[in-house]
Amino acid sequence: MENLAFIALGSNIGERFNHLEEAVSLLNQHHAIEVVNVSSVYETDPVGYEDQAPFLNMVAEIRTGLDPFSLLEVCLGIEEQLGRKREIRWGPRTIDLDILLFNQENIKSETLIVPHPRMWERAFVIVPLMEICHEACIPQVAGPSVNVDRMHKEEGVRI
Ligand SMILES: Nc1nc2nc(S)n(CCO)c2c(=O)[nH]1
Repeated sequence: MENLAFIALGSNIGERFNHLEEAVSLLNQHHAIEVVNVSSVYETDPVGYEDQAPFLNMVAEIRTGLDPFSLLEVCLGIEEQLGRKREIRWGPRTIDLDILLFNQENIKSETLIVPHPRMWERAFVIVPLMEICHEACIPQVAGPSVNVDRMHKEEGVRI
């Protein structure tokens, strides 16, 4: 499968670790996706909309034969399958899958922007990404300084 992509996963409702594990397993079960590596799981304070429970966050590295938009469809399908309800835009969610990088491509469309536009200012994305992708290109200086002090690292999910 000729494409390399990185996906950020997060959950702050219910059995958070199980939701992450299930989402990674569903990605890996897809005929055109192979999960080749996963970061540790980090417990992180919510950013943006702060009046919600802490998240568990991680990043998965995948190889895929899908194009970016088909991969987005798979991610949205997994969110729906794991019961994601979109009540409050930045609010709590059982599972969230965001495409961070897709090869070295720059994609700007109504439904998909890659590299993910907010990834560079999110420690809950950059720290797990750098754990598994030391050479990830950072096309711009990282955003406002991010507070990594309160990130708690746990064991990664099983692939
Ligand atoms: N720590 C943390 N804060 C967040 N705020 C939003 S919105 N989200 C959802 C990601 O788009 C998160 C998250 O995954 N982790």
